[in-house]
Amino acid sequence: MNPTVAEVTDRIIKRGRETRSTYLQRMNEAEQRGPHRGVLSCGNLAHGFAACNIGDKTSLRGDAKANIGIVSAYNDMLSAHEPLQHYPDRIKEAAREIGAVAQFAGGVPAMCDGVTQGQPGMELSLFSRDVIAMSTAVSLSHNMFDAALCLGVCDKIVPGLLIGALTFGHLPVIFVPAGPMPSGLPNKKKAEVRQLYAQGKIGRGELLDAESKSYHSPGTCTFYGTANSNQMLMEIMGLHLPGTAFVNPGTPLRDALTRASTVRAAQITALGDDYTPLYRVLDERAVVNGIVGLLASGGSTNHTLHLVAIARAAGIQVTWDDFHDLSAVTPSLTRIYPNGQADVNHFHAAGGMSLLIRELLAGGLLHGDVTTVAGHLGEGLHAYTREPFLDGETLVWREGPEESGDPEILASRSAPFSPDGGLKVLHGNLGRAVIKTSAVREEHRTVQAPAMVFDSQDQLLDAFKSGKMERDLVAIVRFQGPKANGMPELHKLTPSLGVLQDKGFKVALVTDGRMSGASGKVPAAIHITPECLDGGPLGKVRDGDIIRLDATHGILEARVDETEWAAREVPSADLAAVHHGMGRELFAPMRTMVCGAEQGATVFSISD
Ligand SMILES: O=C(O)[C@H](O)[C@@H](O)[C@H](O)[C@H](O)COP(=O)(O)O
Ligand code: SF4
Repeated sequence: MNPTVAEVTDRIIKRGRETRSTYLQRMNEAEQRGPHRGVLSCGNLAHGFAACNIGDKTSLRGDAKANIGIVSAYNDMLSAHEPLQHYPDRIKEAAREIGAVAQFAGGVPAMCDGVTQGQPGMELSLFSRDVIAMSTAVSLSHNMFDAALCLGVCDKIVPGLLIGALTFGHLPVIFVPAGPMPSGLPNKKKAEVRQLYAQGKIGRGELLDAESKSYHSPGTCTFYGTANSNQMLMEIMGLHLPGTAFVNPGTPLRDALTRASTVRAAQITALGDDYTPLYRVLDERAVVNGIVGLLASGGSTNHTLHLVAIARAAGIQVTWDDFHDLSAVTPSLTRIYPNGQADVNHFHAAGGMSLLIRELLAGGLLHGDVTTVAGHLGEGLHAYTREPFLDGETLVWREGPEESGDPEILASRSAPFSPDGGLKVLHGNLGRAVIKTSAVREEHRTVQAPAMVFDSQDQLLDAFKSGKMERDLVAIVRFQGPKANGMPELHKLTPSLGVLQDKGFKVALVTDGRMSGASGKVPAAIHITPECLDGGPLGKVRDGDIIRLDATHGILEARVDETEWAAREVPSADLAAVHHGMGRELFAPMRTMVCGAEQGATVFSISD
């Protein structure tokens, strides 16, 4: 085992010893109270199966037959979730075939960050993760279930489903995705067309044509953003069946995996002899495996929030220094857009998750001795070096490739794209921030330039359109933290800042807001904590201050005379205009309760 991975794991275990022990005690108590529908009154139970057919009713009257609760994030707004609409019927059919039952326990809301990117709706996006967690709990609180299947893929949905399911950690839980859409217009070409539009060189018609060729059918968008980082995480944390992450929707293999996930869920309930509750799968080693997988694959910066919040829900305490220290020893093994030209379909074809896990296990960078939902397919994480295929109609697993099909997309640990994972924590007199450098060219990783201060992304775009940004600059977009306006992604700024960078200007973005997992080429110091509304020093920066962002040495600072800097006040902000409209008025309690970015920007507290 790599000594740093071992040391970080130990310190996470030590840091969370008390909260983890409280969590486990609660889960053990819940486990003892099972089988769960057995504690319901006749009235409760009759309500619970009133709408079932006679076969399911008969199965549910006793407590010997497994009942699987389906929690689904289906809607037509996310191309990644559209295929899920047909899953419940297939799951119910697969359950009945093995003498079990499946019931649709509840639906959870799901926001497409692509539809809301740059729009007011994006200011609900991060909070929607915790709403999804609560909705998952509402669904499972019927307490009719011996296991759960979570159907979801995208950004805040998988983290929300997992946080919610962790409050039912005594249940076995398997995640069931729909897979990526087939490759369309290459993501890099899409980004180039956007920059032409940002410069006024093409019209909306040409832009929409390009966007529609990139995002063209059901399935997850093919860039390596937060959604596909989620799929990687569910695999490497042992919450998918092996090889589930990147099989395309509407294929026989996809359907077979959905059915096999159903069968597996029924096999690992407390009613059988292979009981595998979620709380045993999601432990400190699984969280460290998740962070290592995120770093090795150049995954989304949003997981410096979501993985922290997920860990907290399991009583585990993770800090950005854990990410930072693991990044220093985790080689970068993939180049998937925005970290390269390839997309997740190309990554999957080059060897995908089975080869990535094989390489990281062989490098002593992953804990192999973990509990997963696929214990029947192999010991611990070693089951995940296997990949599924159809032998006629039969789903089987075989060892995945030992060599990459394309070392330009998926490298071996002996010849990585970079010796480190490209995620850094930045320190200085502006607070703590994270930056992902895996998509930033070496020559752009240090920027020292005058600040241009904005209180919204639209203000920045107006300045760009009026030609006021044609110079070296550090764009400060402040009052974008969770308490201020829900910590939106500011990915809409990427094309404009990319144009300035391509013109040869030294450009960087510094904000207490977020960027998309799909953001890349422009250096961005994000998630600054404390946020401006909490008195964070980022609020003190004025136009013209010299700002230094040095991703190599982890520095982010305003080079202002110390006495002057100490004398400056953080200005107050009039945010009334962004606290109404598009439902934002309903989220005031969450803006008040939400904790800081480094604690996961969540409204839930570990000590609850
Ligand atoms: O974190 C992420 O991965 C993003 O939120 C992603 O889900 C979002 O949809 C982007 O906005 C898509 O990229 P474009 O906006 O460039 O299409
Ligand atoms: S990846 Fe992003 S844009 Fe694509 S469906 Fe998911 S949330 Fe929407």
